[in-house]
Amino acid sequence: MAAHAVTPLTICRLRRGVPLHHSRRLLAVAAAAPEAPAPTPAASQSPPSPVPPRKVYFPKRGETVELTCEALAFKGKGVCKVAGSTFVLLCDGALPGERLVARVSRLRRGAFAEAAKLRTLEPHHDAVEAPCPLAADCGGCKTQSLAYAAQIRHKHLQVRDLLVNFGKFDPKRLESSEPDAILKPIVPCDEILRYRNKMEFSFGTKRWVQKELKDKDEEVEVKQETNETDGYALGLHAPGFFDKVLHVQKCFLQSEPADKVLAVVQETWMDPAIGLTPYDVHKHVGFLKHLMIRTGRNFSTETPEVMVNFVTSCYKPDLLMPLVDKITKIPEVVSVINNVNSSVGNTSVGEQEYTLYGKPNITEMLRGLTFQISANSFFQTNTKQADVLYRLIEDSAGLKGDGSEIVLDLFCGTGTIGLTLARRAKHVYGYEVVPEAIADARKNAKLNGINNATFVQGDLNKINESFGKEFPRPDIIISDPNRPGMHMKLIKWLLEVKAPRIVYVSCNPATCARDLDYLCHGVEEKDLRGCYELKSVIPVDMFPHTPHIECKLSMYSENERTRLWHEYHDENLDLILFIEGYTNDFLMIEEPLYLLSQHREVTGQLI
Ligand SMILES: C[S@@+](CC[C@H](N)C(=O)[O-])C[C@H]1O[C@@H](n2cnc3c(N)ncnc32)[C@H](O)[C@@H]1O
Repeated sequence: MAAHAVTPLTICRLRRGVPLHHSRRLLAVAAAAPEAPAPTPAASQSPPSPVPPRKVYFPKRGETVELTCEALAFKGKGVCKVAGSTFVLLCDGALPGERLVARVSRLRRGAFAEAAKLRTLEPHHDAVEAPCPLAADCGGCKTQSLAYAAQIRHKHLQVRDLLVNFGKFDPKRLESSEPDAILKPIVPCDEILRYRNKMEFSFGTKRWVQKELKDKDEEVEVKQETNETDGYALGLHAPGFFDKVLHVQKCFLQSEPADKVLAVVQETWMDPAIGLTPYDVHKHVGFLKHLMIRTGRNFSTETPEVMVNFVTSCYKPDLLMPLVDKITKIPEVVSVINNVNSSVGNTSVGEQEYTLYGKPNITEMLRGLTFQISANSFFQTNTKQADVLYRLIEDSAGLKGDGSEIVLDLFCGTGTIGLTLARRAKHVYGYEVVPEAIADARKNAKLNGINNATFVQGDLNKINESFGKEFPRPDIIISDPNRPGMHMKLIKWLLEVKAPRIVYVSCNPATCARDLDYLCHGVEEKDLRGCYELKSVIPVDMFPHTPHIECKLSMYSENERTRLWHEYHDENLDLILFIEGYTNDFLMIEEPLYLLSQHREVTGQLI
């Protein structure tokens, strides 16, 4: 058959682009190209163009400008432009469709600029009233005043743009209307408030309040800068400040019982009779550093259970007792922990951990398994949506279920993904750098009676030639790195091992698009050839009202793609010949794949 001449390999080769050098790629992160220089006199004598000339504009630092926001970029900053110009100014707090006045705060190598929003002239499209009165000032929920449908539309667009500009994937292939289009619709979150199972608040010596200032130029009230006032605070860090804390009485992202805990702590901790002091990050004096509240579910009753973790600069449990007495009256509180962190650093992980009340752990359930959560162990922050994400991962892993396949779970954390797959695999090998997470993963395996999983502590940025010798060749690799994505050493190993399937879970679509480019198109400057084909990308909204975007991607190695094609072709030859005769056209490689996806949809069978 003529179509046989077109193999998945050739299709993949045809699509391959020339990778940009890494540093050029990074320069392009959030910026549009600077505008062309002003036309020379010779150029202005050329025949008039039907397209109106673009205004040449380069901003000056400190200048006040009128902007229109067109889209959302990395970290939720608005992509803004001056009317008639293409120069990009990134502006925190600007939302698509909004017209605003902003002050240019920073020029970035002449390629783009950053601007601080002063005031809105015309509100953005899809405006809604933010449920939280602090939304405009708190760095946590940047997009609460944007309708949820618009939030996810912009996240989807951001993923698309990064895949095209960084990943160098063909936009037509990404977005085709065929069922095998690579980029699938974003999966929204059903619960857009109270979805977080963990919040960390900070104690501070200076309460941060927004200050309404006069814009001297235009004599109107603007929110321009912020100011410190005396007064202790417990809440979230003001955006961009490690030493200023926005006082928070309730937070719509955490569970109701967690909000009850926050309210009780707020009522109590500043009482001078108790003698508690917040830690001063400049003078390095004071006692209370952070308040972490985690919500799980009891594995037998499935009712909420709450862990409260006080991070303090030294161990003085008596000082905490008035707080402990009050919060333990809340029925959901089953664990109170004290992490002691005497270092000047401001992290919440203590050198010592003490249980002041109840159990040292709480539990949570995911995909039918029970997980133990300690004060500092990593656990997916949105449990319900993690369940949705893990189901998608299971679908993509496509385990046959006959217990014959090897799964490698890279960046496994406490082993949650690997353990949910272990039930259908021969063996799961998990790799993770944090020793405590590995200890939790082993405990979690035991707790769920899983004994075909091995968890190994190791730094995946520092792998050497021996990596891969301690486990059999994997059939499925899961990779779930944190924001920086995968190190080149790991990319190189993945290109050598040519695993049949990779499921990449990413919390940063920019580094993810870069890694996909390497894996699918190769790394020219390192003379590495790409050997995977991107099959699907599903953005999953795990964090409504925030700029964070999670994606689940699946890739096939070229060999696997060819094997699947032949397997499907052989099994469905009758159907293929029938359709070929019917359409009177020979089938290109895409058609059998289209049939394959249809077949999968009809039968639900994973091939
Ligand atoms: C996004 S989390 C994923 C955790 C886990 N897959 C899950 O779903 O719960 C990324 C994990 O990678 C780990 N990690 C970060 N850098 C690493 C490195 N260089 N080597 C190994 N693990 C690393 C982190 O400690 C963290 O547990």
